[in-house]
Amino acid sequence: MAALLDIDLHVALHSDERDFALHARFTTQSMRTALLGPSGAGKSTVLLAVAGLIPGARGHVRLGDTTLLDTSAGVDLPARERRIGFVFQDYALFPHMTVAQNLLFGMHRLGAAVPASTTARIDELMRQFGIESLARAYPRHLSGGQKQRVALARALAPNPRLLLLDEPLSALDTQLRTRLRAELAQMLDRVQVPTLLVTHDPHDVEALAQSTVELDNGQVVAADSSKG
Ligand SMILES: Nc1ncnc2c1ncn2[C@@H]1O[C@H](COP(=O)(O)OP(=O)(O)OP(=O)(O)O)[C@@H](O)[C@H]1O
Repeated sequence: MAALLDIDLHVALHSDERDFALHARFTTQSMRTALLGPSGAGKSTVLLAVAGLIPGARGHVRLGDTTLLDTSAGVDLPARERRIGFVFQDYALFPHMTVAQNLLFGMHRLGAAVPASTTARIDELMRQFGIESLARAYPRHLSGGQKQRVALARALAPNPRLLLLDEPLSALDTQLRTRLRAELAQMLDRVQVPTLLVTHDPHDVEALAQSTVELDNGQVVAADSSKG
């Protein structure tokens, strides 16, 4: 049986100050896998490369029987065709768009008429995530927890085949973090989309992931699927 997620990525990053080489290889059968490791280990780079946001990434990314990248076979789907939902560390909501417009973005070409099915999907997600009363609010008026829900709903709106979460709770203070960790775990249980998440926090791993992959200096140094 094909692994739920099968990753073998080679990425070389160069800047004036430093070079960074990532060679990350792992497979997982878990619905939710946490990427761990010290700062600078390459965790965010793995997520960006899986999403197709790093030009020149080599190797392969397979999701079950679907190949998103296989440079030896000349396959390299552009980011928009990978159907991946991404929640960035600071949520990256579009500040000039309302909550509803943030959700619409990515499901719909700007300027074209919005089909009724898309509006229905957005309404359903806003209900599911308890943000319907915020439809016309702008991100600057949302609390940290509300932003997290909007970011997650936006990432899920186009029915992604994979969800990537880059330190989804790190922007929150400790109290809110504890509450939203439980809430996020419930939401992820409900949507059942394969998820790769980056975190530094063992509590996040405990609550959110069934397996872990640990990176250091661009390499996988440990993998543990004993949690599930
Ligand atoms: N454009 C670039 N040029 C050169 N090096 C880069 C570039 N972008 C990132 N890096 C380096 O790549 C390494 C991995 O970065 P990455 O953001 O993936 O780490 P991380 O494990 O997610 O770290 P953190 O936990 O601090 O977010 C870092 O050492 C970073 O300095």
